[in-house]
Amino acid sequence: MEKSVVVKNVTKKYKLYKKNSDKLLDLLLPKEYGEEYFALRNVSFEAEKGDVIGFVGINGSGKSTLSNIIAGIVPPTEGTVQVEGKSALIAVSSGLNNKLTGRDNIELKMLMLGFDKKQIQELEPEIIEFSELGKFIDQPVKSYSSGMKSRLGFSISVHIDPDVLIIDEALSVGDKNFAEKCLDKMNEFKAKGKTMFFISHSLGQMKKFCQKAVWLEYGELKAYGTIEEVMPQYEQFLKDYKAMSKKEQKKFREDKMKQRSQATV
Ligand SMILES: Nc1ncnc2c1ncn2[C@@H]1O[C@H](COP(=O)(O)OP(=O)(O)OP(=O)(O)O)[C@@H](O)[C@H]1O
Repeated sequence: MEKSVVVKNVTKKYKLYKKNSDKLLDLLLPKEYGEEYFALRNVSFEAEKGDVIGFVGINGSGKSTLSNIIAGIVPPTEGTVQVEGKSALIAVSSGLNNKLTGRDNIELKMLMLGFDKKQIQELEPEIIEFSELGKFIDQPVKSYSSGMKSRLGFSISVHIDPDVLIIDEALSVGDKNFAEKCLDKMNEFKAKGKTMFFISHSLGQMKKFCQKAVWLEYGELKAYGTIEEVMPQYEQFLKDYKAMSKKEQKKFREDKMKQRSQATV
């Protein structure tokens, strides 16, 4: 099988500060201020061309950070990501410029991806139609609802025909009809043998759509395998977690937080 995405020893660290002033002091004395926090730690896996992979994990486990790194929006602190071809991310806040109109955003994004004027002119009407934004397309994006932003982001991303498509919770906003239209588009991509990463809080959607799953737990790769292998383990974890008392859950989260952060001093 042909490799499509290779994620190798990817770590993403952020710095957390106790006070705002520490942020400034950190610029002068980086070793002494701020606490390092691992959004992702040493994550490695490979996706083959045509894989549809779900990212699962409870809130804050690093799913969006990993999506942004694969899409090339956020650089990893350590490690590498190799992507064969073009990647596109669809997320609720997917890099649209709020000050520009919807139409300008389409043009800007396409120019940045190397499309020429003629190709943009050809594709633009289709993108606008799919987005169902009507006359709002000439209004600034800051006046859009989250559903409208998501529709525009989704429409641009699927029409630029990426080799790797990453869908981060984009189906959870907006109405049911649009979500169904998006699922149809995603199935078209699937049929074309494109690689897709999918994040959804709906485990049902995940099981229906994905063949493989990456389970992230507090920034670390807990499991990677077929959906049949990983989902039962993840669901068991959720069950055990829910069965804990509030106090036990708190302790579990605190212990994981401790493992995840390390003071620089
Ligand atoms: N820019 C940032 N600065 C500091 N910490 C960040 C930043 N972005 C993400 N994090 C932290 O990294 C961790 C992973 O966040 P991420 O959004 O990737 O998780 P997630 O699994 O997508 O969560 P959710 O399911 O809630 O969307 C979180 O603890 C988050 O607070």
